[in-house]
Amino acid sequence: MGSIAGDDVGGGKEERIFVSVRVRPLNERELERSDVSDWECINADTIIFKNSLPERSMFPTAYTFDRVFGCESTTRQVYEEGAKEVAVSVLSGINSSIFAYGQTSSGKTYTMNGITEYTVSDIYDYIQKHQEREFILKFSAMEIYNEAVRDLLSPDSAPLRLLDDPEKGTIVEKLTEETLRDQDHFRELLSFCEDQRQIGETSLNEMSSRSHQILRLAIESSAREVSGMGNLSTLAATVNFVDLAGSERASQALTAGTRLKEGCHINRSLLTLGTVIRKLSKGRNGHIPYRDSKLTRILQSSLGGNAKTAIICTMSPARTHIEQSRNTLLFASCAKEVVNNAQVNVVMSDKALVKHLQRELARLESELRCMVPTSTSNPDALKEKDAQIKKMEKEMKELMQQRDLAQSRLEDLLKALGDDQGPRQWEEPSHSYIPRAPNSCEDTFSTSEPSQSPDFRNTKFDASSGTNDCTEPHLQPYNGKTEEDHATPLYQSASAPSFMGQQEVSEFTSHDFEDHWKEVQCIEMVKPSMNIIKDCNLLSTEKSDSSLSPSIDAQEPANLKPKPKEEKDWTLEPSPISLVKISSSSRRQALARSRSCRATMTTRSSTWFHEEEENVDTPPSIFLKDFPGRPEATTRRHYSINFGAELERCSKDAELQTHSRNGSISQASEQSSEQSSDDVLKPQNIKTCTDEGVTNISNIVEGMEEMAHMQYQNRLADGQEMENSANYDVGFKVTAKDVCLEPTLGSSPSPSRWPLEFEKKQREIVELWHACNVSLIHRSYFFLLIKGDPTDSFYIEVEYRRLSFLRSTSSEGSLDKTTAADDASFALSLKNLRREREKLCRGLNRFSAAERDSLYTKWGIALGSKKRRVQLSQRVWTDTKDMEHVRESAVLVAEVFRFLEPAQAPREMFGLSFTPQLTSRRSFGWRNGTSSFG
Ligand SMILES: Nc1ncnc2c1ncn2[C@@H]1O[C@H](COP(=O)(O)OP(=O)(O)OP(=O)(O)O)[C@@H](O)[C@H]1O
Repeated sequence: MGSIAGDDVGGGKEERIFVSVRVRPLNERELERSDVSDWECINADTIIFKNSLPERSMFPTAYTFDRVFGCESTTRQVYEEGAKEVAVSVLSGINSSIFAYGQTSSGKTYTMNGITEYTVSDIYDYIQKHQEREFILKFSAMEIYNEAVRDLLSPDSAPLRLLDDPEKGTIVEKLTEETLRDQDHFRELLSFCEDQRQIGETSLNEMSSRSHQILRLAIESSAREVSGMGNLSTLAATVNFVDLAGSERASQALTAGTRLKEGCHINRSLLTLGTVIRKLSKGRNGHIPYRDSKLTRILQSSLGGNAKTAIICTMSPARTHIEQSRNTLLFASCAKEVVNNAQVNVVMSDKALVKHLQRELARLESELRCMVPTSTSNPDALKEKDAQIKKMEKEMKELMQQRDLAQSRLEDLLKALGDDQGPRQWEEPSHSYIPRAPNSCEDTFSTSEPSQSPDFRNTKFDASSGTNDCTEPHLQPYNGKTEEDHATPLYQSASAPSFMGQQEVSEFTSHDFEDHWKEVQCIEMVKPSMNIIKDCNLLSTEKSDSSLSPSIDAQEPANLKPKPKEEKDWTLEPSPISLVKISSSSRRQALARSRSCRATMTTRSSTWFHEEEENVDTPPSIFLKDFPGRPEATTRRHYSINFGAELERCSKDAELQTHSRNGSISQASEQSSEQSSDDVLKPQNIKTCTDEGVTNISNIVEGMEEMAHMQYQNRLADGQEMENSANYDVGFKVTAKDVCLEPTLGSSPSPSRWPLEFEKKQREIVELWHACNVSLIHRSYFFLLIKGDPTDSFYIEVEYRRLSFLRSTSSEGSLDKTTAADDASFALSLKNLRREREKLCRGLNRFSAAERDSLYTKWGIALGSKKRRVQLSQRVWTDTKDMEHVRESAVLVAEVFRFLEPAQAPREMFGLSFTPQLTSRRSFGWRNGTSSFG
């Protein structure tokens, strides 16, 4: 205490109410009745009760406060040490209040008058010393008498209302507020207030103040000149000088009548004040009853709120007032525990706000002027940023496309998952996945070239000497007619052999289809069907070296005339028989070879794409244009690929799985174990399998191999390889590029673009499948297996090129009309496709009636219509635009023909090895790694 706050704006911190006690001297009345003083201020902050009467021993004798003033202390001293710091904080924008609390005639008014005068005097001194700031002082005065608020600056004694303001708190409505001109003006007003205050005589005080008086001085200060942001603010605060009415009990004041009523009201406000102080002394927990009295309501901010507060408790030292003095000290003890949180009140006036906004606007305009030259002074930087923006926009667009694609796929997967888990369990394969190695049956397709293997074809039919007793449910599902089958006599006939050449096609009738199919079945039954499993397994597990050793020729049909080694090696590639072995090998060695192949493809893929940019001619065009000596049969084989053979193989699979479910698998195993590899490779087995035709996968591999070979021949023709022929003797690694299998994408698809490329290529492949009458099984298998993994790019590219080649050659043939064989081959593929749909129709019998009904509904086939199975079989794989239709078709075909789980199938089945070994200039074979076919 003792110094006026400077320019530094303080506040915002918690501090306790400053409590001091002032003991007045004994007055004349007290001296007249020989009253004694029992209180003594032993130091600046402690007051003790000197009397040691036994009945007073239970009370404390010492009280400590922030400051105690004895009877010798002057009001100036009380002000300086007990009120000044709080009072003048109003100059710093901090609200403050000075209370005088005590019983009547204890000296409250005497003390508060002095405090008020000194404060105002100091305030004006401060103003005088700080001419740089502009101060506005406004004075108001009120009293609370009988719980009514009166304006002491107004002669009208009408009570004033209290209002709640959201910003200012409780305000007194219509309270007069005088702006002080100077200190004399203040004194005049103060004098006026004294005249207005309710005064009455009590037994203790002839001039007793019968009300609570509040003198309020509001001070606003702001800098006279705007020199900075800090000076734009206006500090606004008020200081209250509160002279409370006497705190004594009415009875003790010996009052009656009017005085008694006053006492009740006075005590009400004082009682509330005591309650508020007591509650606040224990913390701000719970409800603080400010609103219980006008006094506490008006002075709420000074009691535990945004204000500094000092309470001067006055007391008489007389022994006769011991009770009131103790009560005063108890009140003071509670008050000193109350914590306020005074803050600096900064108000921005409209004028100051306008100035501030103008200044801020000028600053922003200045920054803008600085920024514009900076951004335009460096066009290169702008261009660079534009390029970055475009690049990022492009990347963002790609990412969004990928996101959309992924989302679409996710929806498809979810839909498929939902389908699988729902009542449509018919979509799920009813058998577990049995890894099935390619069997010899699949290898016979390529032997169907009549011009190349007439003997073999004859051998095949010679073997059809068995009976047709050996029916198998899946192969001959037409055991009983259903309503759906009334008009399907065609389905009773079996498939036409897929190995037929063009001449046979022209002669083949539907009856022949059935007959030949039965022949095939009988051939199979000559050796129990389990032998086929054994054949397949043995073939699949055989080492390629042994299976492809030259001795295999000895196991081929006897009518396949052995050839000289050199001749045999040469014919390994172009002759149908040789291709059978190659194809078989390519599948049998799927894992071993494909891994190496895959690794090669994977690591070289980008290189291929890159090199493709430099290679203008795509492989097919090069091949067609430059390859001079391609055998016609080989050419024909390209576009007469018999995909229908897969149907037979799958039918066999179904048969095998049926046996497996019937427990026959153990028998098969036993028989298999009893079989030697020689048995497996007996001619009749090969014949039987030859009847089955080659798989689509083998076709793929075969096609690629042919392309590779022809590319090689092309090089030979160009003499490019002649000089390096010696290298071929030791093994020549033909890369994908060597066989012109670079993707035709034109450029290496970036990982980010691959999903889009895949989808585009997939759609094109679907179109090509349709245009080329590709087997439904092949389509389904490929579609379900190749799902867009980046490593699938090779398979996608191979398939696309193969199909493109097929379509282009077919188109050429039809346009030139040079060969009737072209038309016949096309007709054959169409017929095979039709036969495949017939098989599919019969295969639908594997479903229960309810499942079929569900299928019909799903495929939009009226349940009441006829030939529903026919309708369904004719409907699948017909819409090449709707990928959902394509997917559903693939799933249905896979289910009917009981594919192995595509997801678990090795993708390498669509791969091939580009490892030919040229044993001589005239012959070369394909090898997997170090395994030679030659
Ligand atoms: N410290 C003091 N020194 C000398 N005289 C004092 C002192 N305090 C009070 N007095 C005298 O005591 C008398 C009563 O004082 P005062 O009116 O201030 O008491 P009060 O507490 O305001 O009483 P009430 O509540 O009845 O108004 C006055 O005549 C005053 O001059």
